[in-house]
Amino acid sequence: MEKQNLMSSTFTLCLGFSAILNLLFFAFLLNSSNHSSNQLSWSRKAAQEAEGVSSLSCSGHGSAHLDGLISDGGKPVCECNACYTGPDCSQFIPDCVVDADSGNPLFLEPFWRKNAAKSTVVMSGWHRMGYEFEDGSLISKQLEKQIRRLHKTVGNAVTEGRYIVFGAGSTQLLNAAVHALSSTTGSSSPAKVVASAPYYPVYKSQTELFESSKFKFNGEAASWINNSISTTASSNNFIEFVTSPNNPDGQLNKAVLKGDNAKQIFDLAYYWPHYTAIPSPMDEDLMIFTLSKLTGHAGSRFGWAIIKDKDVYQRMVDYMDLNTYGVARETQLRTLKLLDVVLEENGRKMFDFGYEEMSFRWEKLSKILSSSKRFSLQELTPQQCTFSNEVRAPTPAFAWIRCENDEDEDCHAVLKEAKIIGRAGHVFGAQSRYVRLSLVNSQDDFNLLQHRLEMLVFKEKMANLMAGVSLGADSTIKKYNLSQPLNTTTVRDGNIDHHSIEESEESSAGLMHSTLNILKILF
Ligand SMILES: Cc1ncc(COP(=O)(O)O)c(C=O)c1O
Repeated sequence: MEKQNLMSSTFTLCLGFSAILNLLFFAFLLNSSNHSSNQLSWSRKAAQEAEGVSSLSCSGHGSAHLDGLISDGGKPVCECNACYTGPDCSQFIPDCVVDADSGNPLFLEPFWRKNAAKSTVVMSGWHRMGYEFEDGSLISKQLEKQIRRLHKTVGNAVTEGRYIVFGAGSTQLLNAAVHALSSTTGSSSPAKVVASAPYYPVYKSQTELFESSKFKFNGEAASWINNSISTTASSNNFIEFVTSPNNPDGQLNKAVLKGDNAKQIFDLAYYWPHYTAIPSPMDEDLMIFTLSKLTGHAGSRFGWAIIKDKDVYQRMVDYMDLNTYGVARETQLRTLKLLDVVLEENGRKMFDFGYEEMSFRWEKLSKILSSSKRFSLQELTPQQCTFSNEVRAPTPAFAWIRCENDEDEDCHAVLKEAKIIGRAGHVFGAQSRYVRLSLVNSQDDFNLLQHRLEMLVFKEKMANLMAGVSLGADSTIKKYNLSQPLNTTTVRDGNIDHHSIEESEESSAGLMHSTLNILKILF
């Protein structure tokens, strides 16, 4: 009995002891978790401030920013997307003009909002205050490594054994490259800087701004073909800008000028899987990329050049040293953080998101314009993409529209009349019959562009039908004066559905038919 009592009291003692141990253990856990959240001392206020501003409701048509305007009451103010207004951006401005001019790649903003936690950067007040990194350089070695990894993952450029220079956006690198290549010619006359129309207008305007005894903008590349082949004409040295895919028409351009006295700057701003199939890695002497079009962070001003030749690399580094002394360390840190996210799941997450969105936009636009005879779109062909391992349909960043009617010589003005602002063809060294419409802007911009284009094509159909009706009503005219089958447009469930009808004769049946079609459109 005594033995039994002893056993039971030992058991109770053990139980009590274990309960106390457990309690102590939980108290320790609780304390240590409190302690770790307490460790967020100086960053906590900043995080609260950032989340406070971003939680402000701007009705999905705008956003507030830490460095944006503050109301009289000390509250941040919503910055509304184009065509929206009001304190919370909820009011649509019905007659507003849609901006399809700017190449702001805001189509990627929803991706970054979805990946807010991973892409946010916390920066202390003392983050890299000095001019140089600890190794004396101006570039983050970690970021350089990440850029090489990115190209290997995407398979769009060879970086092994190449040098890399950072720039304040690719804009700064374009002229750094012209400077570096023109210094190597050893010629007494300035190198001729050329491009193939339609070309990105900054090549011309920037080269003209910085023109020197070493280089000068000389227009169209094709007009110099015969001179570039001859290696004896040492006064003819060429620097050709090659843009692939091209801004504005999305073509995968190749160099036009060949020969020892022709050097190329490959601007590969759009050579990423959301804008084009990637047929193979580019392996050119000088290639330029930009964060602006890769992740959409145009405001961060970050670009990089990949260079084969050490002397050319050194001259670009010298240019950067004397021009800005490198790229802001804040920008380099942000880029590093963004690329960490881009590289997740072997790049599939961001590039798939971007591709889906661009592909949707291109399909929509193509469908709207396919029934128009007045406007045509550039032709792009599907290609095998080594990144996605499939044949991919085109997904260009811009629509390059041609006004087909003789009287529509100024295509920009035609679209402006329809409340669409594009970029005129002559800005790209092309005819004014062309206009560029941006497809990379915000969802709001694209929705409105789509709507305005639908209305424009709808009016075209109406005008065609009216012409058909009035011609049919005229008994002196034997046939409809239209050589093509007449296209008609009907509106179903808010979507425009296009189909074509066979041409009818000038009979009353034909007249009835056309009138019925107009009525169908109207009601
Ligand atoms: C072909 C091309 N190159 C370069 C740039 C300049 O980009 P960044 O923002 O890097 O200066 C642009 C911008 O639109 C572009 O379209």
